[in-house]
Amino acid sequence: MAYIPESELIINPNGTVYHLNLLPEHISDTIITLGDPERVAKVSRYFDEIEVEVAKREFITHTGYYKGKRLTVISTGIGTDNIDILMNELDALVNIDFRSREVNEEKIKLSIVRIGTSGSLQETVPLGSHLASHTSIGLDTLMAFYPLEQTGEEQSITAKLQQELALGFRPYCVSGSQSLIQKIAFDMVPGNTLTCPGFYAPQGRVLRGGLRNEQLLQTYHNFRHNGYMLTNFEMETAGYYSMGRILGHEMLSLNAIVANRITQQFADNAEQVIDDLIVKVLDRI
Ligand SMILES: O=P(O)(O)O[C@H]1O[C@H](CO)[C@@H](O)[C@H]1O
Ligand SMILES: O=c1cc[nH]c(=O)[nH]1
Repeated sequence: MAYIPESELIINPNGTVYHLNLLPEHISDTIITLGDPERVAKVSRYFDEIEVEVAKREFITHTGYYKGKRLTVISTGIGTDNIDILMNELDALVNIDFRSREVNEEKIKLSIVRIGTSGSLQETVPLGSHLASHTSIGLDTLMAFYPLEQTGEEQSITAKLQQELALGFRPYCVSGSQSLIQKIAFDMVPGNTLTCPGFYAPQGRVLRGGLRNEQLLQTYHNFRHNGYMLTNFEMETAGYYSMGRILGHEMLSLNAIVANRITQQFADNAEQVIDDLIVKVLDRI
């Protein structure tokens, strides 16, 4: 097995991994992730016992027990660049030996469930819905740097979207874990989630900065390919699904729909919609 040098896998003087500040024994193989660092305590307040509390930058981690099951909850901050860090470091914690700096022969498969907020792209996905991302399309460039394998159908969807948006790069499309969908999201709205590299112009929002493509939101809304349509957008899911495929982990992204961009509404009970999703996930995970 190849030795991974000190500059590639950075281990802090106390033995923790560089950004997450965690030791291998700090995490469960079942993980809930959240964008908002303040949302971590909103999950762990339901735990019977909290065993680990670690904080560094936007990565806040609590590990504890919910009804006897050991769970880790961790925040990521916003964007797929953070998902690159999170997924590589979580994978290193379970699949790389920190002493020998070699990849373990036997791999551990993590189950990772994102609980996030999201904006709807269709009238038929109303405010307050809980939507499970069956697939996700990334409009960010993270996958320009990894050897992601995609099916022919995934490639034809993104080729069409690239053409309709007149983008100078090819988006990427990946699916979530069927087993996690069946276990946790069986009664949620099934969706195809667009992961954007920004909250404003990439999601068609205009304050003072303007938009290069004034039809952007309508193009997302109207996009169709062999029955495939986009249902919602946010800023991490495609990063999770692609890194999960590359590293061999089970991934599911769940979305509390707090905005509807077509009807131009924002939920006045957003916190309740998120809390209901948290409780649902804790009871099913
Ligand atoms: O609620 P979270 O998980 O942060 O998710 C969504 O909310 C943030 C933008 O407000 C982005 O991170 C987007 O993906
Ligand atoms: O509209 C929205 C709402 C939440 N998160 C997003 O990224 N977009």
